[in-house]
Amino acid sequence: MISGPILALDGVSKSYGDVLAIDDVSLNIAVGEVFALIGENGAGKSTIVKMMSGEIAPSRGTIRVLGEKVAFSSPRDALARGISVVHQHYALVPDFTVAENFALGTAPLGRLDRSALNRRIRTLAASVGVEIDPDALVGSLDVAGQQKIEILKALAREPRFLILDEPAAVLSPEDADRLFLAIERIRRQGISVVLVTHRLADVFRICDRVAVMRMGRLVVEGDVTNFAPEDLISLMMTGERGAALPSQPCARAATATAARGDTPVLQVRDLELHRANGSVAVRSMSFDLAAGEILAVAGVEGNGQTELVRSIAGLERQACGSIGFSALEGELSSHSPQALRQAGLAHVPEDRIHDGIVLTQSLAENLLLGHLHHPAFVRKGVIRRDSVVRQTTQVIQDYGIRTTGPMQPIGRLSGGNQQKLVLAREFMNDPCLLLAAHPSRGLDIRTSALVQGLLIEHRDRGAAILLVSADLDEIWAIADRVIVLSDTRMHGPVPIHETTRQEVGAWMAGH
Ligand SMILES: Nc1ncnc2c1ncn2[C@@H]1O[C@H](COP(=O)(O)OP(=O)(O)OP(=O)(O)O)[C@@H](O)[C@H]1O
Repeated sequence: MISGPILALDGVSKSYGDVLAIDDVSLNIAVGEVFALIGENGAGKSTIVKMMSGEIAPSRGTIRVLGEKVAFSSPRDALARGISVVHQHYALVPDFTVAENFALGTAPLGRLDRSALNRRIRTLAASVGVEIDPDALVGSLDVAGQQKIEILKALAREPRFLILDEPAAVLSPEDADRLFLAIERIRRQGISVVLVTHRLADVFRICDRVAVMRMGRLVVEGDVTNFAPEDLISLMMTGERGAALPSQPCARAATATAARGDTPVLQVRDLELHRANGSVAVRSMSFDLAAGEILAVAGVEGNGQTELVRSIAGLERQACGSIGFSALEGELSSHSPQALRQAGLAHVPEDRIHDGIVLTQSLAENLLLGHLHHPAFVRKGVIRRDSVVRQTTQVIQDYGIRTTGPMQPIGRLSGGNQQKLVLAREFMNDPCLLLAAHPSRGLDIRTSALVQGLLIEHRDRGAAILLVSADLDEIWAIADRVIVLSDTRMHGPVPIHETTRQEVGAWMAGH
């Protein structure tokens, strides 16, 4: 029987040059508990996780596993002590089967004993109450299926301690329910779980204890039952319980003023979209998007949302059908992405790291991306550095970006703070067509509200907005109509007030 914490941080700090990312944090995590780590963007959650999992070393302080002081020099060291992580970005090979992916990194080198491997996967899956087909191709699985493989891979390493980094953010409500049942079973096996999340509902639903981080410091740690949701919001935002909080924009109230146009800004007809591996993602999709409306595309990720947005952004070509953009003559795919941008299309991409930013460049340079034709920034082919820096400083202030300044490389910012800069850049210049793929994913509550308020504002000044989101709360808060992509089919479009979350949830689940 183990007494005392399985993992303890003792006065741990982490500096990056002059930036003190973590400041003297002490935490104890007990055996078999589910522990929530929460805080606003840039609060230090990922840095704590990276220290627990051996990715980085603390600058000061001690980490103990089962009372013994450890100094991890790599994730392999942490793994040897029973610490496993499931990251937000999965490292799976789409052309391999589930079993082959599972074998990568978990099976000994040499010939694969496929039937033994399949048995092992099924046994592990059954132990946490999930189903999985070991022979399925990973490329054919949706995001929930891929997450299952990552969790099973982590469990195959027989951890004592499992860290899940925002696991529910990408899931449909039904898949999130299944994930929470699996976590409950993992806990019953005596494994401790750390859950990093921005979703307070998940904290109250599944976690025993919670730690609130703010600006690199631990604000409070305690039993979840000691807190109400408003306490945690207040602690995350101000560091105090019961503080008067800034009021959130009331998204729906603005609907009545929406300047809805008659001619569609975007006209999609009989569209067929293929995935990178050639399989059909969506068959025969048609819809119009008017000025002054937000059309939400709901659905479990991997059902064609990525291909839809990339086709409209001019980044890939549809297999069949047509897309018309009212700002330009002819078929949209006959224009370059630059021409589309200049005509008023903006794009908040789903994959920020690949399509949204250049990690090694500064915030100012990243803000400039896509605005190189703008007279405020470039005159006679010369970049007006002062003006770019001034605008970036304003954006940092408006969006509350946690950074050392406009010249800091964006790769040094937390994920949520990088996303804020992308949003600011895409909202600049008042686009007439805005493609927003998961705009508030990874953002804290305050910034999600800010982003939703901005989407409403742009809709009300007449922008046409295509909002891809797996978050039904967000869709119900701001969208006018919704379509669901599931199993190569499109359901809707239907006005939000003519449907229910149950109906949309059922479509998402493929019913
Ligand atoms: N490599 C780095 N160099 C400099 N500063 C860094 C680096 N990595 C993180 N930081 C800083 O450390 C602080 C904490 O970042 P961290 O990623 O831990 O926040 P987070 O709570 O996980 O945020 P989010 O919710 O946005 O993911 C931020 O201010 C960030 O800018």
